[in-house]
Amino acid sequence: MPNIKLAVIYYSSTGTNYQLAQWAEEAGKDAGAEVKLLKVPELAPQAAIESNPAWKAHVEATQNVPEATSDDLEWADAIIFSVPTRFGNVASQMKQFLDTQGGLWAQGKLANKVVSAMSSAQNPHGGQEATILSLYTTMYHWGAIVAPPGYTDPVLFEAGGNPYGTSVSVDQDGNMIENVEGAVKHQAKRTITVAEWMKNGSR
Ligand SMILES: Cc1cc2nc3c(=O)[nH]c(=O)nc-3n(C[C@H](O)[C@H](O)[C@H](O)COP(=O)(O)O)c2cc1C
Repeated sequence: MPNIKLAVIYYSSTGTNYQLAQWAEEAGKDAGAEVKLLKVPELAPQAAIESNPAWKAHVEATQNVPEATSDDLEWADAIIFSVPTRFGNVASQMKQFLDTQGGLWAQGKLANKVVSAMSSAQNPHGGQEATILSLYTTMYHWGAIVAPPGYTDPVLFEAGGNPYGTSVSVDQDGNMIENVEGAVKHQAKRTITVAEWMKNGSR
């Protein structure tokens, strides 16, 4: 069984997607993968960050998390993205990261990566599905293999039942409303399994 290299790449202002990413990291390691947990670079002005105590605290708490680079994408067999919904779409910090991968794309180095995505929003129907699907559009252009959770495990039904990727809503204080830990872990394990199929199958 080849050792799968998993990059869990997230953006988070107030910690929700960091937590989702950490659960994916944990499940990836439990499944025997080599895992990197990486954040995309922050783009917001310092003044905006400082105007929100939760955002400022999160930036400080995660200052030692390494930033994702093109080399990490090239390294990875599988990639799990986690990103908050911004007006029903991918947060610009993640979009900027994706949009700076033209060099790798042109060399064909993003093709056949096994990918899966997660999201959060304030409202239960605040755009999580649209955000995940929007991110997957970029994946199709990469020639990546999208590995959605679908309804491949009963845990999905306990976590809001989003077949595109685990998603969660947060209350005014930033606490997650649904319990999605099991769904995240299932999604991470499944992503690694599909990556193993890809790696074995291409030998
Ligand atoms: C500019 C902006 C736009 C947002 N748009 C939406 C939205 O369309 N729907 C929604 O339910 N929540 C929206 N939110 C709330 C975020 O999705 C929520 O704070 C985020 O998912 C929390 O994730 P994080 O803790 O990882 O940053 C928005 C927040 C910001 C700052």
